[in-house]
Amino acid sequence: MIVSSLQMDIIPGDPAANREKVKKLVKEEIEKNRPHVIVLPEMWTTAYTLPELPDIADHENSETIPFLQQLAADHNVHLVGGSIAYQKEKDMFNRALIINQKGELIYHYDKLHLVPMLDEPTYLTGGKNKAQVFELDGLKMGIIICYDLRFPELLRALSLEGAQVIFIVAEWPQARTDHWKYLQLARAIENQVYIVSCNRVGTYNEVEFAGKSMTIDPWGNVLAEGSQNKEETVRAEIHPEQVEEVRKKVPVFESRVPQYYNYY
Ligand SMILES: O=C(O)CCC(=O)C(=O)O
Repeated sequence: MIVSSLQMDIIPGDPAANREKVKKLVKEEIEKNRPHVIVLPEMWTTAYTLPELPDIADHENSETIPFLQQLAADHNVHLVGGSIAYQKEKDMFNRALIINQKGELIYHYDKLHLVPMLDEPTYLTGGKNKAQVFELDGLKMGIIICYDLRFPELLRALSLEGAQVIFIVAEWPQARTDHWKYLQLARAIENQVYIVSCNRVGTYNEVEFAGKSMTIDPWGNVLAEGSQNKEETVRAEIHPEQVEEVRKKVPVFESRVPQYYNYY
């Protein structure tokens, strides 16, 4: 399975312009490399224009979800559609979208951990549902959003549910690039899963973003890594049987003694 992360800059507060940009980038990537899965970054329609979100966020009758469904079906590609600001009644969620190659929205996930450093709790509502595992082409997968990476319990829970691949969509700042990189490596190694991340580049509100989207295999090898400042596609091939091979070599899941842990 070839997976391509579109490490892109985001036009602040302009969903229509960002949709046009994504349409073009997806078409180019399909024509050049024919991946099976394309991944977009966090909040890619709006960026972190939090005070403006009530005017520009998606909702039940808005355009972004049908746009992604059409795009996936037109190109016969699975879309890990990053996340978007999504208004449901009084709640504004940071919502990740998974759309299969037939154009079906098969799963959505609302960011569970809101970021105090970005004032997210003032503007957004944290997810109200447990994170679930979904399937694409028979592979079990999970998705988390940016700050969620700091919560190993969440990725462990997805791995215990059977996830072989965990996607991370992000707007991770450059000031904490080392955390971004080493936490991803740790999560891949400790859970013996593939990690596929898509982080934005560019600057908004004087925050520069880290790029460095990564694909890491279950042994902790970095298969692909984006550069820091450049829009580019970060692409790698995933071999699901590697998850089992690594888990046989180092049987972490068999060695667990959850009855002696204070939680789970
Ligand atoms: O945890 C961090 O350092 C960055 C988190 C973040 O920027 C986000 O969740 O959007």
